[in-house]
Amino acid sequence: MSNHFDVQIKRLPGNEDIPLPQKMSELASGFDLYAAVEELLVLAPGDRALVPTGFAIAMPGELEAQIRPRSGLAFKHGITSLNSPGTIDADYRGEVKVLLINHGKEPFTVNRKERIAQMVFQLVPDIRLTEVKELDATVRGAGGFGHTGTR
Ligand SMILES: O=c1ccn([C@H]2C[C@H](O)[C@@H](COP(=O)(O)OP(=O)(O)OP(=O)(O)O)O2)c(=O)[nH]1
Ligand SMILES: [Mg+2]
Repeated sequence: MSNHFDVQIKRLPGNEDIPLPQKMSELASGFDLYAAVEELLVLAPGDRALVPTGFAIAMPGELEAQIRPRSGLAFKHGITSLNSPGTIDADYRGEVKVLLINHGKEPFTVNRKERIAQMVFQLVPDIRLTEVKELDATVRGAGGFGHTGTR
């Protein structure tokens, strides 16, 4: 690939055994993230937890990283990321964490080194907001929230 970005990643102390985020196939868009829980964490139905990943990153200013659920965990166990997609700001230097929630009917055990979510990098355009008194007119206007149909 011609265009690439260098992103620095730092393992946090005590996480030498945790694999770094990994693409599981050549063209995967996400890097899978591994749980850096002490040993295991049990999520009862309806419970949520901030799951550590054991690393921090520094990316170029034109990027952000999104934390997205793994569809397999969502489909098989009802496990997803509550704030999906989670936002990792380019200037964030703390540990990347995954806010998991159990929407399933059974308790779910997160084991150390288990893949719990994925991290997708995105370009963030440099947007400058300009305040105006009037916006330009469009056919849609203020219609929304299903106004084009009955559902
Ligand atoms: O799933 C997530 C979401 C956020 N963060 C970290 C990185 C991000 O840069 C920071 C702030 O996230 P966000 O802006 O979503 O949270 P906030 O509630 O607005 O907090 P803040 O006031 O710190 O921005 O928290 C994570 O590690 N995982
Ligand atoms: Mg914020």
